Amino acid sequence: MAGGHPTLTGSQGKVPSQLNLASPPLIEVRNLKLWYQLQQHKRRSIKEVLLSPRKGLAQVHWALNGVNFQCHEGEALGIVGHNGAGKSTLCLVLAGILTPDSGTVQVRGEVTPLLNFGAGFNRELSGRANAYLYASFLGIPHRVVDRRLDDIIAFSELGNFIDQPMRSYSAGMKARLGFSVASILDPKIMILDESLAPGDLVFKAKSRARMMEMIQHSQLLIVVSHSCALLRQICTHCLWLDHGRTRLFGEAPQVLDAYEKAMGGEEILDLDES
Ligand SMILES: Nc1ncnc2c1ncn2[C@@H]1O[C@H](COP(=O)(O)OP(=O)(O)OP(=O)(O)O)[C@@H](O)[C@H]1O
Repeated sequence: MAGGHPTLTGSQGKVPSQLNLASPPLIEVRNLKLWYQLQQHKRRSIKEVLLSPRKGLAQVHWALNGVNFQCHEGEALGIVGHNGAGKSTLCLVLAGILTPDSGTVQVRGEVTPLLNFGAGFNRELSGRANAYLYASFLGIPHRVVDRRLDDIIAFSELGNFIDQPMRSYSAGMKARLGFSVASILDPKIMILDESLAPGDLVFKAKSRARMMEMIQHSQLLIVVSHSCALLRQICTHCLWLDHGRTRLFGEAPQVLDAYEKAMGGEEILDLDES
């Protein structure tokens, strides 16, 4: 994995100015903003509506409110931030699932988001049939699944359960099958939520190892994790989100040092590694 570009910037969402790289960035995000409409729980009386007609009409929450960064081929970007900082929302924007309300997002290349292993499983179908279903959801052709099905089943450790209807699966079993299907991908730009490495500790270790292999083969990795230790291991750069804004973006060690310091010097929660 290449990397080591001198991109440390100050906070408040400034895009690095000293980048001098030959190829254009694979991802370029400038002043990205996105809001969610909040549910109006309380019914307003006619009097309240007449007194302040606009109040409550546009109850919005700015999940992203000024995000700036860029990534080049060969880099691995870690995204950190408190719960609700906007990490998942940013990944959904990069994957093209959500559209920004303002700012620009340029992505040069196909993005494979591994954010929810097993989304779209059908409870009544067998694990085997669901493997095909989920593969098509990820854009993996039928013939590739035909070729790799034995590997998928072996990796998932589901044994004879593979022909049972999915309603008989535990959440862990579903996640294992989902990850096993996704693991045959060879993505160029990969976005993954590391906390989704599924299963018990042994399977988690195995799926993390597989993720590492996929990272080696991808052109660009974007990973959301609460484990600074893991991010130090695999990332060249990090983006620290704070209430929807870029708090700091730059080389991984500097950003993670600053993030951990701000969090009181604690290793950010990673129960799996304790
Ligand atoms: N569908 C939604 N409708 C309304 N608000 C939402 C929705 N999804 C997320 N939010 C809000 O947007 C903000 C950003 O959420 P997001 O899930 O992106 O944060 P996160 O950094 O991924 O959090 P976590 O670390 O807890 O997973 C949060 O305040 C969250 O409550």
